[in-house]
Amino acid sequence: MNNIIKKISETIRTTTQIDPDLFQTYNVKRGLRNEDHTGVVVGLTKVGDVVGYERDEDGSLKAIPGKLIYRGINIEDIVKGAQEENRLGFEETIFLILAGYLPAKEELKDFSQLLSQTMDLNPKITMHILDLEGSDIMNILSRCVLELYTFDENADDTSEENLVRQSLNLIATFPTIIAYAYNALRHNQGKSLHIRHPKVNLSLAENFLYMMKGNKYTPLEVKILDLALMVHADHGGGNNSTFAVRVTSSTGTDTYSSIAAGIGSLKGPLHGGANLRVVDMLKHIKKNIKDWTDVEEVDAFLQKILNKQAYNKTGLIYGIGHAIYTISDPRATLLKEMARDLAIEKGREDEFNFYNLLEERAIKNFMEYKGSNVKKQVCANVDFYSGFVYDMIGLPQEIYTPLFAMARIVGWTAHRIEELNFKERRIIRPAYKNASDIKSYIPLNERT
Ligand SMILES: CC(=O)SCCNC(=O)CCNC(=O)[C@H](O)C(C)(C)COP(=O)(O)OP(=O)(O)OC[C@H]1O[C@@H](n2cnc3c(N)ncnc32)[C@H](O)[C@@H]1OP(=O)(O)O
Ligand SMILES: O=C([O-])CC(=O)C(=O)O
Repeated sequence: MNNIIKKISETIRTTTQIDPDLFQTYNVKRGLRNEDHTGVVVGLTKVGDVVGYERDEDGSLKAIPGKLIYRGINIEDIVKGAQEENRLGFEETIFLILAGYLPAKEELKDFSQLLSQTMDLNPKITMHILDLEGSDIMNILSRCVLELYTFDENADDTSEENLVRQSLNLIATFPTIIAYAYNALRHNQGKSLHIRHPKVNLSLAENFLYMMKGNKYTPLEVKILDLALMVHADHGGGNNSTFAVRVTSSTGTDTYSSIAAGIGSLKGPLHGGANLRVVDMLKHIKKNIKDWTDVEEVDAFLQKILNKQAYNKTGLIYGIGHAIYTISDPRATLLKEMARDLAIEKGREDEFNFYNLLEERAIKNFMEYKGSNVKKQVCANVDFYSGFVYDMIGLPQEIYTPLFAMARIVGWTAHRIEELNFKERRIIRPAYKNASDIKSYIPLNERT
């Protein structure tokens, strides 16, 4: 390694350390979190709500089953509404989150048509995707979004109408960009290249499967993907990627720059990137234990992970834990039901049972490991079962996190519009307390 890099890296090991007691001394909320793990309130939103606990009269927290609300309506009711009428629900969810109300029949029809008509890409963008090097589709997505800036004649205009136009364009083109990027990746690995134009009048979910796999997809796969997109579409203003979009939007920057910030955040393994880690971690556990059904063996391995002795040695069990949810994440519950039904249909019950066992044992082992040191109740989060569901409908790992982005672009754009249109808005600019000593400047020839 280059000597300068080595030396600076060694210095960083000490210069980045800050006495943890100082956080208490100066009442600094580490990770914008209060002592009881709840988030510091930094804004107000009408887009979505995430509920994982209630406060008792004495101010203490009471864990409750998780609730996710889009524009005042519970996600479980939105999902049930679409299922009972035997129709897809992602387009309706997009309309609800962006517009703030449920669309009437004709309105939904026109809106769905507008989206499917907007899915096709400018051929220059398609060529650009084919030309991009790299194998990480989140990275490619981000680069494409920044490239779209140059194709937008009105890129910097933050008027309501322009923001809505840009938002719908991004929501409609994300599936196309992701499917083309994946097909280009396969081509680079020696497979045939298929670039299919999206079809007008197909839903986003159906068009995505069509662009990924041609006509080799089933109505059940469409239904499942549609549902997965619905439950990933928004998660309030405080999740890391939406907050990144809100922070950057508050400077008045363009839509493409702020959405690129959201993509960068979502890619991280503690956020949307966890869906990929879960699958990888499960493979690792399966490979390293003899019997998938042996509770003692599973427990022993989970303890090794928590002790930073196994898997990627971070001490984290991916897909477990959440900043807000305590007893349950309603999206994980919905995805788990789906995973169970699909596993039965596909003859993969053994794998489902392994996921189920790991979920149960991970929660138990986490509680035992942390003991009374942490007043935190954990549950499986949305990322725990999503990869398994995607795998069962024939979708490849490379697009697990991009699929999250394909849904969350809805929440990002709705929050950006809210951030920019709030009349009393201010640039988001919190404070950092200085924790370094004051030193004198030393002239160059006097330094050792
Ligand atoms: C779509 C989404 O973003 S959902 C989340 C996806 N991410 C994951 O699944 C990654 C694994 N989970 C985690 O890392 C965390 O649970 C997060 C990032 C989701 C939430 O983190 P936080 O709210 O900051 O957790 P919090 O600080 O309250 O946790 C308390 C302690 O439990 C630990 N902890 C939390 N989750 C886990 C876990 N899955 N495995 C091991 N330890 C954990 C924390 O490291 C922390 O330990 P410390 O006190 O020694 O520092
Ligand atoms: O809310 C969070 O912190 C993370 C999350 O589950 C999401 O963004 O979907």
